[in-house]
Amino acid sequence: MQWRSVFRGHVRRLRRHPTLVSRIHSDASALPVINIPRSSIYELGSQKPVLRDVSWIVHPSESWAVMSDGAASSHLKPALFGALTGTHRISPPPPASEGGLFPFLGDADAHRYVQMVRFAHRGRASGDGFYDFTARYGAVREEDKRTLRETFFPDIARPLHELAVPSLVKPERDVDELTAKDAEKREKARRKEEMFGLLTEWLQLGRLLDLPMIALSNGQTRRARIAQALLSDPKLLLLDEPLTGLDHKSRGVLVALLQELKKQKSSPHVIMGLRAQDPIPDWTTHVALIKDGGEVLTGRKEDVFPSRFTPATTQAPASSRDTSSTSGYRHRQHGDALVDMKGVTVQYGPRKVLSSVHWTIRANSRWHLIGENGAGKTTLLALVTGEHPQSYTQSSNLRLFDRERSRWATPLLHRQIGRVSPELYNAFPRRSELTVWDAIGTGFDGGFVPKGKRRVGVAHDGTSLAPGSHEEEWRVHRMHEVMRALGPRRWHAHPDQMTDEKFFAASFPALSPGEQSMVLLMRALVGAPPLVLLDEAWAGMDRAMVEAAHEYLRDGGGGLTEEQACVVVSHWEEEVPWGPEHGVQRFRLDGGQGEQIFPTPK
Ligand SMILES: Nc1ncnc2c1ncn2[C@@H]1O[C@H](COP(=O)(O)OP(=O)(O)OP(=O)(O)O)[C@@H](O)[C@H]1O
Repeated sequence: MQWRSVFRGHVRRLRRHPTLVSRIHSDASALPVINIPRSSIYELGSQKPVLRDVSWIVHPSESWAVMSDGAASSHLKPALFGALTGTHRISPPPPASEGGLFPFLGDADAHRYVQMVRFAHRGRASGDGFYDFTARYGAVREEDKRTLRETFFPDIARPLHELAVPSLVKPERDVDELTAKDAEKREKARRKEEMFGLLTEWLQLGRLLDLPMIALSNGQTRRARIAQALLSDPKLLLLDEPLTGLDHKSRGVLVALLQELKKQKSSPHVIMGLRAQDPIPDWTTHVALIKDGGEVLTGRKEDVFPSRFTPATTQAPASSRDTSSTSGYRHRQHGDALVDMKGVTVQYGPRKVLSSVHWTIRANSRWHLIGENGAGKTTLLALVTGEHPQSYTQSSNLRLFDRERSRWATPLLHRQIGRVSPELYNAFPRRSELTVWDAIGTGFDGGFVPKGKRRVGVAHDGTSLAPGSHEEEWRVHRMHEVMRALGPRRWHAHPDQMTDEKFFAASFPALSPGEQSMVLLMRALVGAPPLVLLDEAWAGMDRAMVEAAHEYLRDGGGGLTEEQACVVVSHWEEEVPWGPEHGVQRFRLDGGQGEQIFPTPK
């Protein structure tokens, strides 16, 4: 595998590093990392347990993953992590006589040494209103100028200022003590710098350090957060879904890095949260599997998943579908060009992110857009949605729905495009009164504010829809149609309790991340727009949700029609709804260049 050679050198360097090896805590404490002998877990202030009779003891030599089994149980994974981070109550509490919840910490402060980093969504939005996620494409505003280095690593790579000149009036013993403390501090800073160097090299952050944070791609930001978390020197690091949004190579590098740290018995002890459909790294020894209903199975992975651990399924992520093969390829009859790029370029100063890209997206085409983190996929799609200011300067090279880009008012363009992206997920308003119906209904206008008496938007010219008009009835019909295909009856653990009507009335911000993703997918599809752009649409979704979405997006699933084109961006082959048998095509961005790599059938 290609990434193996990337990190082989890093592994050698890590092993050669005496300072890093020396910072590694000895295995002297064979005390458990986590000790929950048998307790239930509650939301704070609630008397009803979320998780029942949890027995979870983690020993230092083990590597654990936390997974949820079904649709509703994705709600429950945060509860298990919450028990460790103090957002949930454990009752009865782990006995103090056994060292409490984290026996290996002894008297050390759990708030300081137990850290949680979630990756399912970036959560950049502040407050409950909409924030402008397109800011990163334009001139960077003063408040967004903070670089990655300033934001995440402010105290590293700064000169060490402390002077080793003790005061002459100090008694000798104090001087010795001061010097020893000083030396310790310097040694700590030096080790942190070394670790910083290794992590930035390993996670390929070096050339990003002085870019504004806002300019980083999703995957780049996630890699930076992992480095930041490791550098903050926790003793127990909880990484929830760290592989989501990382490209294939970065996933391999991260899994190898964590394995290497584990082998070195280096701090911190890492526990990963994985989605049910994620591959389990080879070196994971144990799994806490959360079942619908709140039961938690804990044990060796082979015991928890007896059928899953055949040799073939323990391998690193592999494509379930061989898209390089043309056998069984279906030739789709494509329609008119909806998007026609003839040499589009995007440049920030001297830095060319896209360099003369040619790509035509026709009606009835199904695309998988690929490229490493930072390759320019989001940027390319922002040209298509008109959100990238450089889409204007590229207007003569960029025809959208048969007009030059500059001849489209951006809000009108948005009515032609249904889309989902991590940026949109984070930016979507989350006022408590916003219902699921409201959120989906904004899809007809492509906006973010519910409009119209029946909350299914307004007419194309901005006027209200005539009550009972064909258009209004069609929109209401579509609301129910997408809900039938993609709503709770398809993925909820208790569909009898969560009916479509109940779900429509639910508060959007109160939903789990996976449910919110599902609602935003419905929003993208409800208006049956000619072009559908699904950028990492499945983040946070359970297997049942992903399956329902895939079925809908395939021919015959009742979702996409021959008039529509759809582009999926995902780093996971398994997440693409179509295989060659459905006539999927691939477009790859690499080094600013675009190429169609799936063979066009003769
Ligand atoms: N204002 C800017 N100045 C310099 N570089 C920028 C700026 N904005 C974006 N970039 C760079 O453009 C590149 C493309 O980013 P983009 O978000 O399109 O990548 P991506 O392919 O979607 O990545 P990912 O898979 O991680 O989501 C990145 O390397 C990013 O750092």
